[in-house]
Amino acid sequence: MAIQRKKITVVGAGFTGATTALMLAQKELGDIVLVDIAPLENPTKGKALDMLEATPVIGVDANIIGTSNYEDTKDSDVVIITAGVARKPGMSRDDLVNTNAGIVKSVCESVKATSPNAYVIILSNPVDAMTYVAFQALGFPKNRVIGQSGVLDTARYCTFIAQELNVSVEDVRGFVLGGHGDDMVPLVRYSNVAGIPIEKLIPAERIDAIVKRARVGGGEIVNLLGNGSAYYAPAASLVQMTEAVLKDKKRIIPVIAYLEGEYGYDNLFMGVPAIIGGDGIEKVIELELTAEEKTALDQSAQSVRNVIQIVTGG
Ligand SMILES: NC(=O)c1ccc[n+]([C@@H]2O[C@H](COP(=O)([O-])OP(=O)(O)OC[C@H]3O[C@@H](n4cnc5c(N)ncnc54)[C@H](O)[C@@H]3O)[C@@H](O)[C@H]2O)c1
Ligand SMILES: O=C(O)C[C@H](O)C(=O)O
Repeated sequence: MAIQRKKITVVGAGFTGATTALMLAQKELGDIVLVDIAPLENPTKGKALDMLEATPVIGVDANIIGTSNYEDTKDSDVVIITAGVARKPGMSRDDLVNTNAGIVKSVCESVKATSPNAYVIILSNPVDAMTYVAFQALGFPKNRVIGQSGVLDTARYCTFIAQELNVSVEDVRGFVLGGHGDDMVPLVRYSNVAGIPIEKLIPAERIDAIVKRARVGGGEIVNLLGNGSAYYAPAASLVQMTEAVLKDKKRIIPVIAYLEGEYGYDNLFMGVPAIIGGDGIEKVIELELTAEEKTALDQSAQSVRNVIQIVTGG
């Protein structure tokens, strides 16, 4: 009998896409189809074959192929979109909007035709607006269109808290809400280490410094790399979201979700905590916010709206 594994397509075989494919295989989450544009078909096949040849060493069973043909992606359970250009030092994510909107739209048209039942996770930047573009192009229900920002932003924030206290990252919990820009909103009040509020452990001025560093965490890596943006932590974030869907984990994680009244926003994709399980975004969780937190979130929402307006012409 043929083995029935889950099928995961990763569109864009660059830094984030290839790293994601390898991490998916390492966790044995399913068979993987890595897709890039036709002129890059051979390198894409080469990356996939190289990863496949690592599987006996790692000790996992997963088929991995590279292609530029969406027929090979047919009936994927999850599609991850990393296609597009990355920023360089001196650029903001929003500078990528016009180029990446065209790429994400055309990718989504192919995904819609070949994997109409897939859960789609978007990474391409500016990711809140690109998730909106994907939602429109796919025409899928809102629970099946999920953007990645909050897992990564929260991971950076938690890394810095763990470093500050010299404790295990495993014990640090936090949330970052809002758009994936420099005005994202790390929620200090809801952050703790082994249940102890961070405000009891870290002086206020050090918490401020951690929040500021988390907000510009993507730029910090861009400046260090010099020619591209982060990919290890983004790939790990995509894998966590994919695992939550494929294993119906019902994890509470921050994702970019379509908001219809939640937090007072309508017709907007933005980062909020949600239950992620076998049916994608199963529920957006609404936290009670202070006036100061809500003002910060409003500012972030307005930044996202400004970028969405560029792509919708609205
Ligand atoms: N949301 C986040 O947290 C987050 C994190 C990291 C990167 N990103 C974004 O993800 C995107 C990819 O980053 P990267 O570092 O992998 O870039 P990269 O340049 O290494 O890879 C992008 C790949 O997309 C491919 N591509 C372009 N058009 C395509 C199309 N129509 N179909 C299929 N593939 C296509 C390119 O050929 C390239 O291989 C960027 O927009 C980056 O800003 C977002
Ligand atoms: O910063 C970027 O441009 C890439 C990504 O959004 C990140 O936060 O690492």
